[in-house]
Amino acid sequence: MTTKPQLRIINVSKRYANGSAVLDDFSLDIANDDFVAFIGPRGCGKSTILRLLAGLTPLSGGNIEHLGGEEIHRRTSFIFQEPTLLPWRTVESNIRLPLELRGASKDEQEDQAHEIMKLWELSHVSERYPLQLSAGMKTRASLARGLATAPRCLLLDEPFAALDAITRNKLCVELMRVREKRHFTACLVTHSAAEAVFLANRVIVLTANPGRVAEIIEVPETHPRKLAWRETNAFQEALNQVRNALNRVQEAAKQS
Ligand SMILES: Nc1ncnc2c1ncn2[C@@H]1O[C@H](COP(=O)(O)OP(=O)(O)OP(=O)(O)O)[C@@H](O)[C@H]1O
Repeated sequence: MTTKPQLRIINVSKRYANGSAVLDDFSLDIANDDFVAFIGPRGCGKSTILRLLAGLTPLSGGNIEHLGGEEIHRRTSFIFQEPTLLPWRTVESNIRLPLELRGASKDEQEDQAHEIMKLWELSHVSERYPLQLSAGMKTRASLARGLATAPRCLLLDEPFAALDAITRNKLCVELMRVREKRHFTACLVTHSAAEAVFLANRVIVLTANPGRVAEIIEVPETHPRKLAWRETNAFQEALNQVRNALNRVQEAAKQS
């Protein structure tokens, strides 16, 4: 990573009402060209980090600085595990929605929607409704909608978790292909160490109770990566590092 951080998470803590601290003293710099993956024990606060970055829930302490000067959540898109497409709107109309909400002109909506549908190979299903789509297509449409407003940062909360392995791998490759064209920072939450290593240039392993950065594993392979890379020793080595870090975190949690 050579670029200066786009996002600086500084000593952040998060406590929900009536609960103990989910995150405490959580600090991390995220660069413009970063693809970071958050992984850790169940309930350690991975999704909470994304919600804080998106401004969907308030900080209890600390600060999140966006060094570009603008508030991060204004240029951020959130992709959830369940594609939250509106069932009464077609694919194109769903993708136009965030542009509509921003007050974009009809021409701009159409241009952007068509461009992004082409990028995600959705043009042939533009007039279909979500119920008429396969799970993979729904996820594609959800990712396309998330990118319609050209966000600088894409927050991905287990977007592929409900998909079969083949579709999941395909969409990982597609996501990297699209990112080469759209150049956004990506923050992924996943339970899959293999998915984290395949997609991210840094895998952030979290502790539980409270969630903090335990270890950061660098994955130096350049983007976009091909599926065949998963068969290499370099991939296996990075995967072992992540799995070992996860084991250490689990062991430490048992002893505390
Ligand atoms: N809105 C909320 N109100 C109260 N508690 C919450 C809320 N959202 C999350 N929590 C609690 O905060 C903790 C962290 O939740 P979060 O979803 O961030 O963890 P996670 O690491 O993403 O979980 P998982 O691995 O299960 O996906 C959990 O104990 C959860 O029950």
